[in-house]
Amino acid sequence: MKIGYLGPKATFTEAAAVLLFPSQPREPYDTIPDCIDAAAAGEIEAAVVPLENALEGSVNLTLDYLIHEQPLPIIGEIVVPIEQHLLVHPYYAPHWREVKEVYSHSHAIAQCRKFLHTVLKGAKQVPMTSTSAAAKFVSEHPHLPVAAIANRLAANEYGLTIVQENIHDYDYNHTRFIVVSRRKEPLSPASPLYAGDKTTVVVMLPQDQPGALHQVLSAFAWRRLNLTKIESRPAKTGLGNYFFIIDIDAPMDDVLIPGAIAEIEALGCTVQLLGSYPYYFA
Ligand SMILES: O=C(O)C(=O)C[C@]1(C(=O)O)C=C[C@@H](O)C=C1
Repeated sequence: MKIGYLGPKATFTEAAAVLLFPSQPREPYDTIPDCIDAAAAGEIEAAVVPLENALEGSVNLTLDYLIHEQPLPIIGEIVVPIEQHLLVHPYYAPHWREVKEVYSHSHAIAQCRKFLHTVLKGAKQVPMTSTSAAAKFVSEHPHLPVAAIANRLAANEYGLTIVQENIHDYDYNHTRFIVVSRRKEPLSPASPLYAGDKTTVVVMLPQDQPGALHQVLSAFAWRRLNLTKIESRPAKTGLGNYFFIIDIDAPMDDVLIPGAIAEIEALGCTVQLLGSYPYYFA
C-alpha cells in the first residue's frame, strides 16, 4: 500500500517519506488535512506530515487537525535537516534580483525572513500549500518576475535554477515529520537512523484550579520521566481554554507512564494518548 505525503512531488515531506519508506510507492496530497484524511479512510497505509520546525515552531494545521478532526495515532517520527534555496525559471535567472513576488510554504518564508528583508526587500511574499507547489507555480510562469523558496529536489523536478543557496536565516534548521496511520503498531526501530522512543499525550486541565499545570508536571518529574516538549494550543471552546501537548522521552511501559496518566486524570484532567513511537534522525 502507498505512503501519502504533502505534495506535489519534491516537498521536504516527500524527502522525509523516502528516508522512512525507501521502497514503498508514494502518493502526493495537496494539503495536510487531505493526506491525514486519506490515511484515516485507509486509502493509504500511512501519512507523512510536517509537525515542527526548529526556527518557526509547530505546524499548527497538523497539530489541530490531529487533535480536533482526525485523531489518528502517531506511529513514527523523523527529524530532517532543511536547506532552503531561492529558485527562479532559467529564463529569469540573470535578473533574479528584480523578482517582485516570492512564493513558498509559510514556514519556509518564515525561515528566510532576514534574507527576504535584506536581499529581496519589497518583494511580495505569497504563501502556498508547500514549497514544491511554489516551485511548480514558478515553472509554469516563465515570464513573470517570480521566485520560489524550495529545496534542490524541487529545482530538479520543475526545471528551475537555484540562484541563491542556503537562504534560511540560521544554520540549525531542522523539521520534525510524523507518520500517522490507522494501524496501531509503531514503525519498526530497525533502521540506522533510529534514535529512541517517545510518547505524546494531550492534557486538558480542569478549569480554574490553582497549580493544576504544576501538579501535572510533578506527575512526570517525580517518576523521572524526561519531557522533550510542552506546548499549549487553544482548546477552541472559549477564550483562555488551552490544552497542553506533552512529549515524553520514553516508550509507553507498564508502570511509569500509565501511573503518571492515572495520577493526572485523578487531578480532574482529561488525557488523550497521541502515540508511542520510535523517532529517527537523518
Ligand atoms: O513545503 C514543504 O516542502 C513541506 O514539506 C512543508 C514544510 C513545513 O510545513 O514546515 C516542511 C519543511 C520545511 O520546514 C518547510 C515546509
